[in-house]
Amino acid sequence: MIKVMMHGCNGAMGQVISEIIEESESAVMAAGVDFKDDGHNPYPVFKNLEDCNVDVDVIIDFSSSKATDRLLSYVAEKQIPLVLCTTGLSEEQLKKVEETSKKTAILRSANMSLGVNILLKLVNTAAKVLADADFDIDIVEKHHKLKVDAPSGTALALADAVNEALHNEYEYVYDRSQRRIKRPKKEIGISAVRGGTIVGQHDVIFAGQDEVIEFHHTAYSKAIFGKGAVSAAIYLAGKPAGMYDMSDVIG
Ligand SMILES: NC(=O)C1=CN([C@@H]2O[C@H](COP(=O)(O)OP(=O)(O)OC[C@H]3O[C@@H](n4cnc5c(N)ncnc54)[C@H](OP(=O)(O)O)[C@@H]3O)[C@@H](O)[C@H]2O)C=CC1
Ligand SMILES: O=C(O)C1=N[C@H](C(=O)O)C[C@H](O)C1
Repeated sequence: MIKVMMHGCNGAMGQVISEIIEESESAVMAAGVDFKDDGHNPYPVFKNLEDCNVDVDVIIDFSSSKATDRLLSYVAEKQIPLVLCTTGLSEEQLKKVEETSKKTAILRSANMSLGVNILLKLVNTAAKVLADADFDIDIVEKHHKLKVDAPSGTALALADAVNEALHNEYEYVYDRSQRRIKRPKKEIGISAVRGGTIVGQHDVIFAGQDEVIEFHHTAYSKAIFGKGAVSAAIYLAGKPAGMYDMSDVIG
C-alpha cells in the first residue's frame, strides 16, 4: 500500500484523486497540501508544503505552475518521487524538472488519460506520412472557463509528437490575426477555446489537397485523468531517479 501526498488536494483534480484513492486497494491518501482547508478531508491538510511532517511514498501534483519551483525544490531535498500533472510550465521550469529528475523520480505528463497517450503515438505516425504528402497540420483544443493556461499542455504535447516526426523543423503559430501571408508549410497552428464546463477536447487536423483527416479526443469526465495519475503514482513509488512518462505506465 503506497502513501500518497496530494499537492493541490482541494482543487478540482485533487478531489477526483481523493475519491479514486478512497476506493483503491494499492494506495492511501496520507496528506494533502492546499492554500485552503475547510476541514472536510479525512487526511491531514497543510497550507505550506514545508510544514508537511507526514511520511509519504509519492506526491501527485495538480495545482498551479506558480507552485512548481517550490515543489521541485522540496522533492529534490526529500527525494520523494513526483507525478507532475500541472500544465503551463515555462521553458525554465521544464529545465528545472529535468535537473530535479537527476535527484528523484519524476513522471510528467500533460494528460494522464489512456486515450490521449495513444493519440500521441497515432499523430506521430500520421505526421511521418502526411507531411511528405503536403498535408498542413493544425491543432484545436477546447476547455472549461476555469482553465488558466492556454494552449493546453496536451495541445503542446500533441504538437511536439507531430514535430518530433518532422525532425523538429516546424514552428508553432498561436495567433494568425496579425499575419498577412499564405500559410507556410512548416508550421503547426495551435488554437484554444475556453467556455462553460468542457472537460477537454483536442483535434489534430491534417488538411491536404481535397481531403482532411482529423484525430479527435473528448474527455467526458476528469476521472480519466485521475485514474491515470493514481496508476502513475503506484508505478513511480520506489523507482530510481530519472524522467518517466505515461508510456512507462501504459507500456
Ligand atoms: N495532466 C493532466 O492530465 C491534467 C492536468 N491538469 C492540470 O492540473 C492543474 C490543476 O488543475 P485543476 O485541479 O483543474 O485546478 P484547480 O484550480 O481546481 O486546483 C488547483 C488547486 O491547487 C491549489 N494551489 C495552487 N497553488 C498552490 C500552492 N502553491 N500550494 C498549495 N495549493 C495550491 C489551488 O488553490 P487556489 O484555488 O486557492 O489557488 C487549488 O485548490 C492545472 O495546471 C491543469 O491544467 C488538469 C487536469 C488533467
Ligand atoms: O486544465 C484542465 O482541465 C486540463 N488540463 C490538461 C491540459 O492542459 O492539457 C489536461 C486536460 O486536457 C484537462
